Amino acid sequence: MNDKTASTRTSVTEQEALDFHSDGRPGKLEITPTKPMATQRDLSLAYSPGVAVPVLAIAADPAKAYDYTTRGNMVAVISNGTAILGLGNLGALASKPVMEGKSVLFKRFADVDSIDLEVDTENVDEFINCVRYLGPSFGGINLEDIKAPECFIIESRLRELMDIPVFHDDQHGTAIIAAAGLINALKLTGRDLKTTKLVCNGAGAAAIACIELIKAMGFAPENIILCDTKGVIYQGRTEGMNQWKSAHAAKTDRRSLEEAMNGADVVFGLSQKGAFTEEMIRSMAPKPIIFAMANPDPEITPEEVARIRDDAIMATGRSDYPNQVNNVLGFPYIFRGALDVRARQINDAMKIAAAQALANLAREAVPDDVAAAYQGVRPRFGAQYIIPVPFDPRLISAIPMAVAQAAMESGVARREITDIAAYGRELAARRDPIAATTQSIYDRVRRFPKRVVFAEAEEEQVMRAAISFCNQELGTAILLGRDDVIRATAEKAGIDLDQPGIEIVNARISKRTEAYTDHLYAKLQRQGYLLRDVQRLINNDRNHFAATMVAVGDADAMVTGTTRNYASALADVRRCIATKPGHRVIGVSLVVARGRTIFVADTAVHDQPNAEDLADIATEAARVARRMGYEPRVAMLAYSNFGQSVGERSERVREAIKILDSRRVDFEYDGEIAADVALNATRMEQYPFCRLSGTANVLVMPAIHSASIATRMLQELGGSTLIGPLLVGLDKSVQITQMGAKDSEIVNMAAIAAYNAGS
Ligand SMILES: NC(=O)C1=CN([C@@H]2O[C@H](COP(=O)(O)OP(=O)(O)OC[C@H]3O[C@@H](n4cnc5c(N)ncnc54)[C@H](OP(=O)(O)O)[C@@H]3O)[C@@H](O)[C@H]2O)C=CC1
Ligand SMILES: CC(=O)C(=O)O
Ligand SMILES: [Mg+2]
Repeated sequence: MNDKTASTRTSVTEQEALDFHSDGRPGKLEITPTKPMATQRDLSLAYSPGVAVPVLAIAADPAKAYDYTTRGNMVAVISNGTAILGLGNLGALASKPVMEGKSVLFKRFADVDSIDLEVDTENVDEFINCVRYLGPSFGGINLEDIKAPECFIIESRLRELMDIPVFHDDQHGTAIIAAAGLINALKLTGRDLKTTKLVCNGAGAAAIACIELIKAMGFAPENIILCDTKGVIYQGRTEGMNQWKSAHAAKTDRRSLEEAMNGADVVFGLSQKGAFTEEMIRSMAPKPIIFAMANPDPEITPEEVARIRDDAIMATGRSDYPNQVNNVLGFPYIFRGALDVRARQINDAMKIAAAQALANLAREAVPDDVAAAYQGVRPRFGAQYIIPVPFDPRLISAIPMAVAQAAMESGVARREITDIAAYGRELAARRDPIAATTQSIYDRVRRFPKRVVFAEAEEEQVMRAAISFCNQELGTAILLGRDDVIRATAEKAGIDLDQPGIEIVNARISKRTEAYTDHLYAKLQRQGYLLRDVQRLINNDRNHFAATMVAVGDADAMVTGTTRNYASALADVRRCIATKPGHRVIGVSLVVARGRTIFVADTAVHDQPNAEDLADIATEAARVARRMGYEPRVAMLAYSNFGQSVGERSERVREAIKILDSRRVDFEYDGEIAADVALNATRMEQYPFCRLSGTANVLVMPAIHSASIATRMLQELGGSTLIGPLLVGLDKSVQITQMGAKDSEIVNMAAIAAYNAGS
């Protein structure tokens, strides 16, 4: 295996994948309490004696477990590692990264709490016995990466034994998504479900479930051929058979996959990397539908198919190609809907409802607030868009609603949702748009790649960031520094710089030095700088060289800051690049915590802003929020609320409100207001006259020290993720990282810099 996780796309290296998992706290999950645990009283309530009260309540009425414990929102992801993705049987322990990943996706996409459990046995009875007694802990069981045929026995026995949904994701999750994609691909190619000929390569967990679901939806059984490692599963075959394969054995004289695919309309790959050859694809019917769903590498890549056919609809299980047919589109939302009605099981009606909802979504026009999740372009139903992307913010409402409705109609719900529209709004509130936003930043940059100069390229982490920037196809990375030093450091660190998209520029011997000096001298000559001062800046200081490079258009954007403190890096940059007309240069930090994303400004530039500055900061920060897909609700923060204090600091904020009033700005704002009131709906109710229509998502801080202290405390003590400060308002695109930033932080900043450089 080379140092990439895929032969065709090179989005992440093996080292990046390992670093990602080991960085900070190893793994991808932690458990945090939801109740305060600070005082003797808290302890008495959470534990003995208080805890006895819910114990007795649940003993008297088991349904109360949903009110007093995590059960109703908690799913276990359980595997024995016998079919880890398409990697095979690598054991329970090796499956843990995938299972942690599934748990994280549950949380990220559908706000379902989840824990991974790896059960170290291949014995079916032992496995069942282990899981069946865990029922009281969970609202649902998501079985994962358990190989066929054992998975069929395990799932069906557990379904009988447990009164909560038991769902083998590789079977039903995959089947639901593949069925949704198939419905749309058939529609696009004008085919009828009843006459279409389909070959499925793979006859394991995913394949059997896919075939069963599409048959249940009306696909003609005689038009389906299933293949496995021994070739076609035909009636009468004895080798490598089991009862689940036999149930789908075809009456055919075709024997090999090659023969089966000849003339087929549709092929599903649920087998292994590289199982389809170009010849097989060439022999398919016109407008073939090819779902190569093996992970992490498909049976055939879209590039290989494109080389030989221009009439195919192509899908894979991967996120870095169009049409990702992957169960990530299903399991978080299906469980969300099932949990919300306390379903006893996930039945066929719920699965078909989920597939239909997913298929319908791809056919709907994409509204503005959704377009951001789609690579900066509004996708139109067609060969490149048969299924929504996992970041589509509509999924969290559409799929659980359909699933919950179907559960209620089919009689497996233990709780009725009477106001389904209100339920839809509740679901929408669970989504955290930051994921879609950051994804859309990356996707947009991929569509309009940029030349980004990395000003401190002699540093190892900067080089790594630059390589990652190129590998992710975000553009060209210009490494600024001494060629020999960069190469020596790279060699020592085992970094290969000889790859497309990497360019090294040595300021000392650059042919552009004179042009940059002239440019900067013209800008600075009336600010007390002599020509020789400017020559020194350009020759000796990489920030000045890089910023001028961007100023004259030799690069689109710049990233710096790892080796110098923020203020001095900013001063360097501002010497070379002017403020954008009509704007104010400020720093905006994004705090992501507990599913909320809050913009905080100004975290970088204005030390003690006056009222006019605060009004400008509010306007600039509102622009940033809007650009990232949020409708701004700006709170002008102070330590008091609406005139409670007569102090100068609060007075200044009140004055800023008056300035915004006089400017008739096009966003919501109010103040002066304290942070707890701005962020807490109940506290805000004490001020019914407050003009904000909901809790604030943009906080304008009264001064830089409060901004800096608050954001850093949140990061360190509150477990928040802090992005930024993002530098905005400059005429050219520059981002400054925190000193000592890691490669992942630098590459994020480079992506944001490239994004801000426009299309
Ligand atoms: N995109 C998605 O959402 C999902 C994709 N998958 C992918 O589907 C694949 C199978 O997973 P799963 O069903 O869980 O695993 P199983 O172990 O249950 O089944 C694997 C099946 O693939 C067959 N197979 C393996 N290699 C070949 C080959 N070269 N040619 C033909 N058949 C082959 C096996 O044949 P035999 O019976 O002869 O051993 C077996 O029937 C994996 O690559 C997995 O990543 C799975 C779930 C979701
Ligand atoms: C996606 C998935 O679950 C698999 O490939 O196994
Ligand atoms: Mg799986």
